[in-house]
Amino acid sequence: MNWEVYSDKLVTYDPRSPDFITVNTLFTKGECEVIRGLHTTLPFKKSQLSWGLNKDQKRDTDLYWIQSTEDSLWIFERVLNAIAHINRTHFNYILDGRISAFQLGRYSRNQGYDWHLDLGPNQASRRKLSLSIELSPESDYEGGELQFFRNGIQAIRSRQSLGNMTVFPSWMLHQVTKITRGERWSLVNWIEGPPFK
Ligand SMILES: O=C(O)CCC(=O)C(=O)O
Ligand SMILES: [Fe+2]
Repeated sequence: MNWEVYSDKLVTYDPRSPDFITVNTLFTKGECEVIRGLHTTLPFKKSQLSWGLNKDQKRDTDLYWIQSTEDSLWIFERVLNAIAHINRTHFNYILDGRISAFQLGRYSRNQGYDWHLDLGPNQASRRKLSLSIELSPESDYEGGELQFFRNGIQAIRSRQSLGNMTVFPSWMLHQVTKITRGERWSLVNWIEGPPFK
């Protein structure tokens, strides 16, 4: 199968993964450190959810929310520009031209987020594209893999290098495996839009 090749050197299309794509080094190492550091100024929220039929299925992440302020605007602009490009060249969804607060997440030992979709009822039903940015170098942790599920093939891993952004349709099943050593930080957001048609 042939995939179009785009001029933007940042975006690499993995022919085995037409449904999620990764942008290399959207943020530099230094920028990732700055973004991680924002948590010291933000209120902390522990996310621990159980849902569904299986009581073991759960999410356990330490969360902070980054609103758009004068100091954080550059993060919003960088991501929105990249998403606009990726959507134009790849997904072609009808999207709102805005993003809301970023979810800054920290996973420590034994924390993870079991298989789920980002689509949900009410406001979450408007989610169309999900994105996750790696704020920790891979050497900082073991486990903590962002994996996707496709047609019976579980566990297709994204390229989790520092500063990379993985973009995927919000209807795609994904998980973050439990951390077995160290700590992983990620920056997550969802681009909304009118209903699919
Ligand atoms: O931490 C990540 O990379 C993804 C987290 C996630 O799937 C979510 O918050 O919905
Ligand atoms: Fe998710």
